[in-house]
Amino acid sequence: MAPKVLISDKISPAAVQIFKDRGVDVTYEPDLGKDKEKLAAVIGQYDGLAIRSATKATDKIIAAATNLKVIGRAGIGVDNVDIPAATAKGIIVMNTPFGNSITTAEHAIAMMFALARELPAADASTQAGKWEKNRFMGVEITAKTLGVIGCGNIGSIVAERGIGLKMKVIAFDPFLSPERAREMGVEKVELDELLARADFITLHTPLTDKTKNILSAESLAKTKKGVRIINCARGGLVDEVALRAALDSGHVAGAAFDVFVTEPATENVLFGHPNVIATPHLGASTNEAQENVALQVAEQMADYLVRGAITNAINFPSISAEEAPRLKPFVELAEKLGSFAGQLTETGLKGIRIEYEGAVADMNTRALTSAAVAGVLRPMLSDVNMVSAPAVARERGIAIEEVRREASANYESAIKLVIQTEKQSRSVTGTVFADGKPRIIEIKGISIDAEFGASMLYVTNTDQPGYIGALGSTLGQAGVNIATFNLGRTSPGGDAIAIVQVDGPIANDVVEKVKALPQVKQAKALTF
Ligand SMILES: NC(=O)c1ccc[n+]([C@@H]2O[C@H](COP(=O)([O-])OP(=O)(O)OC[C@H]3O[C@@H](n4cnc5c(N)ncnc54)[C@H](O)[C@@H]3O)[C@@H](O)[C@H]2O)c1
Ligand SMILES: O=C(O)[C@H](O)COP(=O)(O)O
Repeated sequence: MAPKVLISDKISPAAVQIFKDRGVDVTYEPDLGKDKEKLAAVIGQYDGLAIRSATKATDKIIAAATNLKVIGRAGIGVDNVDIPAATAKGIIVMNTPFGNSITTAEHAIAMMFALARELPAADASTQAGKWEKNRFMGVEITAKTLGVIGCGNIGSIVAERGIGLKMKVIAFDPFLSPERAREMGVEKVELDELLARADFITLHTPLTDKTKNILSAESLAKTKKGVRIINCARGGLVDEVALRAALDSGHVAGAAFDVFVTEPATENVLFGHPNVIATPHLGASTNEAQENVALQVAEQMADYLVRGAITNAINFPSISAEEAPRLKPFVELAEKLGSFAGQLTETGLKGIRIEYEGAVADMNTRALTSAAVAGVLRPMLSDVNMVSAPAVARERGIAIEEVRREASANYESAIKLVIQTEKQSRSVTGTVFADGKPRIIEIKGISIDAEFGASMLYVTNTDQPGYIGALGSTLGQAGVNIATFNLGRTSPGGDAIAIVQVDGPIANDVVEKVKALPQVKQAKALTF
C-alpha cells in the first residue's frame, strides 16, 4: 500500500506533485495544522506529516500518531515539534536547513533599511495625505557598524550583505572560528564589545537556554544610544518588556521584529511604539524559498517512506536498515560523548578527534563520527543533525579527525573523543556494555566508570579529605537526590573528577554552591 502523507501547513503545492511522482498518497490541507483537535483526530491515518511553523507537533499529536514514521519541516526551526516525543516513538524528524536562509537574511536587511529611513511610518503618513517631509529624518547605513549575534547560515549571509553595503560588520558567535571570521571580512568580538560598538544589531541564533534574553535589560543598557535592533530569528532572544522601556526612554532608536515570544502575535508590548516595525514571521516567505523548502521536504520524506533513505534528520543518523541494530548503541554512545564535551565547551572549537578502538573501528564510523560531532555542536547550533554536522563543522573551520586502532586490553570496543578549543584540549572515552548501555570510562586521562543519566553534575577538584562529604552535604541540603556517584583521580592528592547522577534538574545556585567548595576547580550541570 502506498504511504500516506498529510500536508497540514501552508507549504507550496509544488510538494504535492513530488509526492505523487514518487508513489506517495498525499492530502493537502494547509489550514488543518492550526486546528489541534482536528489534527489529533486524523493524524493516526498518516505515515508522514509535512509542516511549517503553524502546525504544532506536540506530544499529544505525536501520541495520536499511531502510524507516523516521519515529520518533515519545510524550513529550519523545529521548535514546534516535540523531538523527544517523536524520537521516543521512532518518528524521524527532518528539516531543510538551508532552503530559506538567503530569503531570511534578505528580510533582516530589508528591516534594517526600513528602520534607517522609517519607511512604514513614512508610507502610512504619505498615503494619508500628510506629506510630512520634515518629520522623517533617517540615518545612513554606509560606514555604520552592524553587530551580528549568531553568525551561522543566516547570520553569515547578513554579514556578507552588510559588507556589500559598506558597513563595518562585527560578530558575536562563540562557535565562529577566527579563520572563518577573517575569510568573511567580519571582526569577531565578545558580546559586550558588540553591544558597545554596534549602530544596528541583528540576531541570528537559535533560541536556547544560553540565547534566551541575550538582549536583556542589562545588555540593552550596554548598547550605544541610538542603536537599532532587528530580530528575524526567534521570539525570546530579546526581552520584549525591557526593549519597550529602552525605546520609551529613547536609548534604543528603533526595533524591527519578525518574531515574537508569543505567536501568532495579535498583541505585544512592542506594538504601537512609533519606532517599532513588525512583520508576522515573514522571514522565510518568498516564492523562491517556499519552492525550495517544499520540493526538498517532499523529496526527503518520499525517499524515506518509499526507500528508507534518511537525509537531514534531526534525530537519527543516515544509516541503512541492515546495519542499524548493531550500530544503534554506539550511535547513542558517540552522541552522548559529544554532548558531554559540547556542554563543557565555552570557547571556539578548533578540532574534534574521534578515536575508534577494537570492534567499533570496523563499523560505519562515518555515522558514528556524525553522531559525535552533532552531539558536540547541538548545545550551540539550531537543530544541527547527524547528516549536516560534519559539513557544519567544516564550514566553521572545525577540523574533524578519525583514528582507528586495535582493541585496548580492557574493552572490546571504545570510542575516545578529543576536543581542541582555543584554550585547551579535553578528552572523554566511553564504551557500550553487554546490557547495551553507554558508559564513560575516561575523562582527561582519568579512569572512571559512570553511566549517562538525564541530569548530571560534573565536578573537577583537588583530591583532599573531606571533599566527598562536603559535596554530598551541599547537594543534600539543596534537596538534590543522588542516584549514582562516581569518582576518579590521577593520584592521591592529585586532580580528581566526580560524576554525580541526580534525580531531576540541578538549579544554578546549587552549582554555584558546589563551585564555592574549596577543593573544587570546575562544576557544571549536564543534561542528556
Ligand atoms: N524569521 C524566520 O522566518 C526565520 C527563517 C529561518 C530561520 N529562522 C531562525 O533563524 C535562526 C538562525 O538560523 P540559521 O539557519 O542561521 O542557524 P545556524 O544554526 O546556521 O546558526 C546559528 C548560529 O548561532 C550561533 N550561536 C549559538 N549559540 C550562540 C550564543 N549563545 N551566542 C551567539 N551565537 C550563538 C551558532 O554558533 C551558529 O553559528 C534560527 O533560530 C532559525 O530558526 C527564522
Ligand atoms: O525556522 C524557519 O524556517 C522559519 O522560522 C520559517 O518558518 P515558516 O516556515 O513557518 O515561515
